[in-house]
Amino acid sequence: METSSAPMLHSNSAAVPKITCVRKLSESLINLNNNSNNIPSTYAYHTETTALDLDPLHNPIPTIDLSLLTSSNPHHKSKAVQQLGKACQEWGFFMVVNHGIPEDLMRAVIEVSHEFFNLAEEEKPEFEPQNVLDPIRYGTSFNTAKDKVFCWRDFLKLFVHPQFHCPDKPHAFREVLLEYCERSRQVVRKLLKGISQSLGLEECEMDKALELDSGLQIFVANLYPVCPNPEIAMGIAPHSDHGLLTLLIQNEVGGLQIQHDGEWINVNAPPNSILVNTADHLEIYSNGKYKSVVHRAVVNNEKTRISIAIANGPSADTIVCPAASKEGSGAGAPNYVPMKYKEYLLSQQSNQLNGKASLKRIQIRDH
Ligand SMILES: O=C(O)CCC(=O)C(=O)O
Ligand SMILES: [Fe+2]
Repeated sequence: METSSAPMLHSNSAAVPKITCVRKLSESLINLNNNSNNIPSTYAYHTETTALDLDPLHNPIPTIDLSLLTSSNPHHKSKAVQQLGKACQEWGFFMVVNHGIPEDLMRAVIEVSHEFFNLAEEEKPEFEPQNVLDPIRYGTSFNTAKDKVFCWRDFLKLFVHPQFHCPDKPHAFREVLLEYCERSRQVVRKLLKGISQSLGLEECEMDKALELDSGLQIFVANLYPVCPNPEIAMGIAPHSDHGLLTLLIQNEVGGLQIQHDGEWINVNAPPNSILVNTADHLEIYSNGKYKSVVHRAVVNNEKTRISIAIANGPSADTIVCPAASKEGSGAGAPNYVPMKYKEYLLSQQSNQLNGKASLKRIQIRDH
């Protein structure tokens, strides 16, 4: 049963399946409609995928109210800055409410991304092989040239700032994306100003040091189709993100897990909130004070999941080195080797996803 849309299944052959999108693979397995719908061995991920469910009534994951962070009341603002710093330091993860992005726009960006994935494969940009820094990249897993086990995921990655790139299909993609990316960038700039202050720096110090006016913003749409064997597959393997902050929204289906105090935790996002995780360049800039959070996405056998991650980083040509803090929190010897953001990105995207391996390569010492 080896066709382009139905790769060989692992039960009766050791042959390497042809790389195809997981969407097609999922469809072909479901259409088989018998008991042998096991996933190819290339997707068999041997790890414990269970995670803790937090009590939704006493959810300890920090919530940041963006309207307080930008309040003209200095007391409200400094309290929000303090909460933000604590969230970055203790969790590397928080939920943002009162962010000002219309719910309709969030829904529209998820819908239009779903439409993109549902286009016939011939209508999409070229699948393979591609340069990892191409501004429009449609692919599967993470990096099929390097992945030892494939992720149960198709993706579309677009560089959307400082230059905006978008496929010309579906029709509404460009307009919706432009608006969503612009609004997300405004949210991120506000958060980063607060984070700069929480590090004891001037509000605009990070903006200037990392040249955020021309900051690189990458839109990532993740499609996690229904998986017949979710307990042995992984949507996206454990990793930290490369930029400063990643904003994430999803359709109604959960799957994101974060690592906190050595445990995996299921993240259940309240409606209309935006999930934010700290990424490697915030760890570098804060000289290790705000560690990038390790996260992964699991899959399920009932519903397709879509997530939209917006990675926000320094400007591509900025050489990032730790900031010296007025309070001394970032002072002292730098713990990371200064490196151009673009080069870090290239190295992270060219390797396999492996926890914080990319950051470890430039880390001088543990602290
Ligand atoms: O889909 C998710 O929840 C996580 C996606 C993610 O980690 C990423 O795109 O970097
Ligand atoms: Fe991520």
